[in-house]
Amino acid sequence: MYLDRIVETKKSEVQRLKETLNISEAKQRIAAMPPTRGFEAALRSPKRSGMALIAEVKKASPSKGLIREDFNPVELAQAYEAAGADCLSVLTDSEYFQGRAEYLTRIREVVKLPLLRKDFVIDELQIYEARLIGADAVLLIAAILPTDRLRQLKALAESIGLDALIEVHNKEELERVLKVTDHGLIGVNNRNLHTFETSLTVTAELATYVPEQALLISESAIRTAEDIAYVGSNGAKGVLIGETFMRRPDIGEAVTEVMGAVSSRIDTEEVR
Ligand SMILES: O=C(O)c1ccccc1NCC(=O)[C@H](O)[C@H](O)COP(=O)(O)O
Repeated sequence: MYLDRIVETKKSEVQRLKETLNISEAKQRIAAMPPTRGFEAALRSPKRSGMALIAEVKKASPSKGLIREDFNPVELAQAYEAAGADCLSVLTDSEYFQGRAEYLTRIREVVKLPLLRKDFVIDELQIYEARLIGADAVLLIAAILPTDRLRQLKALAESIGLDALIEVHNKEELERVLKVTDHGLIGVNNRNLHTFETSLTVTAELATYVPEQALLISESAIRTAEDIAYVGSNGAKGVLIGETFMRRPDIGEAVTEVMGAVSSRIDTEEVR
């Protein structure tokens, strides 16, 4: 499957990274860095009551190809911040998403929001690298990590101040994740990584198994205020949205359209 290809690419990238970064040097540099910005904390106190927003800086994807031609990551991040996003997700994978680690670093310099490094983490060194380039959180994808590895990488991330968003696509992955943690950030990705098909019912189906103390983030294929109301009424406390915003010339207008009306609707309906 496509994910296997991505993992093979990541193995080569990790080998190359090992030539330029060693763990003891990384630890020394991290010790001298300012603290991270509290990614999970920002999502637990969202600007729009009822639904937190992680807005994604995403140029391209395996399923859609090029999404946004006119792509200035810093300007996009500033537009998201001005529009009231709680956190940002920045794709740093270059091969499949046309992202770059330096995009995250440049965004960090001008935007105050906590940043997720969105990549395919398989090795400790990528977690150290995430902290060094300015991330506040990393994505850990259950589909590519055995349970023990997930546990180790999550512990490492937390030990250097990073929050972990742990992503699942199905019940089997969620059950493994719940052996590692019953709290923190659990992302349910609505995209089937075998077929790339998307359905928001994935969030609804898995939400019933996510413990109340965990923060459920619904990821992928969220396009409208109605979609947010749907995942919100099914237990999502946050959403991660990329393509919907990236396809719109005016990011601020798009965020207001998708999130603005919804938060008041969710407030009115008193969804938990
Ligand atoms: O987006 C893809 O095509 C994709 C393919 C294979 C693995 C991961 C993929 N996407 C990563 C993501 O999780 C999304 O970028 C994120 O959830 C935002 O999704 P969307 O709002 O649909 O852009």
